[in-house]
Amino acid sequence: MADTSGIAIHPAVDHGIRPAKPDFAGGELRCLCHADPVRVALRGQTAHNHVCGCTKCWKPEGAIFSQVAVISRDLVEVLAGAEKLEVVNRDAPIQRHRCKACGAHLFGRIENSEHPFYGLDFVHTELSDQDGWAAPEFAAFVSSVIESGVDPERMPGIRARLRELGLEPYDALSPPLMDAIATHIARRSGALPA
Ligand SMILES: N[C@@H](CCC(=O)N[C@@H](CSCO)C(=O)NCC(=O)O)C(=O)O
Ligand SMILES: [Zn+2]
Ligand SMILES: [Zn+2]
Repeated sequence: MADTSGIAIHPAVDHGIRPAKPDFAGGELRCLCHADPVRVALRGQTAHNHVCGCTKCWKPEGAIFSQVAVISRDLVEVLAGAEKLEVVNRDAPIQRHRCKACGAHLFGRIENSEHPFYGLDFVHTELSDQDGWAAPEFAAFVSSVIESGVDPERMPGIRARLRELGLEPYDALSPPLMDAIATHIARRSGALPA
């Protein structure tokens, strides 16, 4: 049995996962700047919240994973500090908009209308004071934490800790999301009816 003590996955899950509130209507994200923070309104509940081990998603200091969810891009609006935002990598499928001053990612947007997740923005609801956001449901891109420098020998402990938290570990996205991506591709290629 792997030793799971002292493994910090992410602050939003390490001390128990807070449940979503029914009928939660959204809230506001703020970057980590004390003065003039970037403020972004999310005008609805998020979906498919998960912890992600990939090297691209923004992680708070000391965390091995990020926590990231999606929301319709129509429900996302920058309220303040737009001039502080920059896109991390314009060539990436997800264009992550981060605060130039503190580094926090406020939203990740897909601009390619052929992408399976076009229309959804990626957001980190830990940047909100509100309680009631969708709870993380699984762990994605778990093996990718090694790409950030995690010792491969720690992986059995990390996967055991994720399972303890009820976050099933996957080395890509969860099976329903991978099925949605494959269905999108098959409809475009004609392998399935459009
Ligand atoms: N091993 C790579 C994986 C990076 C990756 O594919 N990340 C996914 C998931 S991010 C949210 O769950 C992805 O869709 N990336 C698209 C993008 O980053 O634009 C690594 O760790 O870097
Ligand atoms: Zn900031
Ligand atoms: Zn990621």
